[in-house]
Amino acid sequence: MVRFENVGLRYGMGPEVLRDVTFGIPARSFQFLTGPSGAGKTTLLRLLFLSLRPTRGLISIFGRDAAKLDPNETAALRQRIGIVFQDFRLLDHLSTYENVALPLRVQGREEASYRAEVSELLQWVGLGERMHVLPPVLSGGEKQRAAIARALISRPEILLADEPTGNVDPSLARRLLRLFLELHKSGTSILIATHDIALMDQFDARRLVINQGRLTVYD
Ligand SMILES: Nc1ncnc2c1ncn2[C@@H]1O[C@H](COP(=O)(O)OP(=O)(O)OP(=O)(O)O)[C@@H](O)[C@H]1O
Repeated sequence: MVRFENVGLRYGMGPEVLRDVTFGIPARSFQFLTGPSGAGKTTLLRLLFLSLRPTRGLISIFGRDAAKLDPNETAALRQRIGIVFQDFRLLDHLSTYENVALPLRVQGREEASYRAEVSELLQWVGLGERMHVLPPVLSGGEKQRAAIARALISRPEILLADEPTGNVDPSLARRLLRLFLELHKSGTSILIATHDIALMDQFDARRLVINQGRLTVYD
């Protein structure tokens, strides 16, 4: 589904923060991405979400060369990818419900066809009571759960999540991991960037470890 060949990335004139990164994300796979702070995890996710272009090397996503996409093609491919940003990026003028429903609205679906689905997912992540409030009044952990629900709702082919359990307690983290596992069972490839060793130890998955910009895969 995704292939990186000798990918390098530098920001502006700075040093290379990713170096010779070669790996793939197979269909229906589950992997953790880990490594010390500043190692390049978020940068790698931004490349995968097509919001950064590599300085060198080749990235192929869904069989398309990422360097050759026009803005419309990039937008179309992004609809097939769910992402949970570290800083959530909820839209403050939309309710929690509307934020979560947004990917389905963008796909052109009628509200009547997804209302129950969105409510059910919000209940599952413990936001049933917070459905109609605006994000600025949510706590950090509530925002994180809303961001996860928004990334999952359209059952994307790939789900990318940057520290998705960073703001919740261990029992809620386990519950959220179950949600990712359910999505994985239904066919989505999952990549979770995390420092949370306890979370990784709960599930025997591939580990992609970045250190000083270099990536090693442990199958
Ligand atoms: N927009 C930017 N401009 C310049 N340098 C950047 C930019 N974003 C990140 N960097 C640098 O790139 C390197 C990798 O950063 P990145 O955020 O990818 O690491 P990370 O592994 O996600 O870290 P953390 O675990 O702390 O979130 C760091 O040295 C960081 O300072």
